[in-house]
Amino acid sequence: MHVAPIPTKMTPRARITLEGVSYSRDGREVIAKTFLDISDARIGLVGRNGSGKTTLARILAGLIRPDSGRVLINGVDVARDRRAAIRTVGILFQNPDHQIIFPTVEEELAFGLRQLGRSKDAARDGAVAMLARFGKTHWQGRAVATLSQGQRHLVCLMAVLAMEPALIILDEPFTGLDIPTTRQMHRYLTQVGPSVLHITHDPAALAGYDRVIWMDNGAIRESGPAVQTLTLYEAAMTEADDAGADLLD
Ligand SMILES: Nc1ncnc2c1ncn2[C@@H]1O[C@H](COP(=O)(O)OP(=O)(O)OP(=O)(O)O)[C@@H](O)[C@H]1O
Repeated sequence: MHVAPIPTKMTPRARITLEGVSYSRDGREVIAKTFLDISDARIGLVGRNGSGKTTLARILAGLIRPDSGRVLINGVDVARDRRAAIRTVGILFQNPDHQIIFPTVEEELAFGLRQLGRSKDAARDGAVAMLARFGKTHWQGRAVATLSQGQRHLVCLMAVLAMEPALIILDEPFTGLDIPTTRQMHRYLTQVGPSVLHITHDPAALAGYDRVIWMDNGAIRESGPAVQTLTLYEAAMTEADDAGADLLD
């Protein structure tokens, strides 16, 4: 797959501020009271199954309202100001079928741009331009249902990128993608203007990132330079024996 190079935009790094954010469900503290104030271009988020990564991602995107505190992305209170939030934060879900709502690829890509107030023609042009970047213009009129899981994942990523938010949150963005597509996507993500927050179980995917955050049991255990956090995280994962596996939760 050929991905056209993107001119690097001098977009300021998104500022992510968590002011005492907490979230509980069914009597369980999913996110403990959390404070954070960071501005990095490439941020990784790691942690064991059930540690709260996806929940934190949805709170950061304003899709879940925390029980206490607030999230500001570039000063936008994402839970309360939804209009501003969709311009500011984009999120790519783990499962593309939870994201796609339109029957054709073009409609799916154009929808977000329409939400930003673009005219029908401008939204279509934006959709076609994004397809061209990924060498997928032939997908324009394609029924989403006829695409593979990995291809649908790519459609979701293109839809999020087309909206050019200040921050893109990616929850396991390479799920279901083959090796060359993953490589291209990785390359693409190192070039995009917006800040990226990337949730993954694969530390190797975060090589060269500015910061990695390690979530443990609903709390931030570590937030620092990628090498530092990943060294601590991988050592802890090596130590964790089978009895500590969180498969029953
Ligand atoms: N709406 C909810 N109701 C009850 N429990 C919830 C809810 N949302 C999340 N949880 C629980 O909170 C914990 C954190 O879930 P979350 O999906 O955020 O973890 P994760 O770190 O993304 O895990 P994984 O790596 O497996 O995707 C889990 O134990 C989950 O069952």
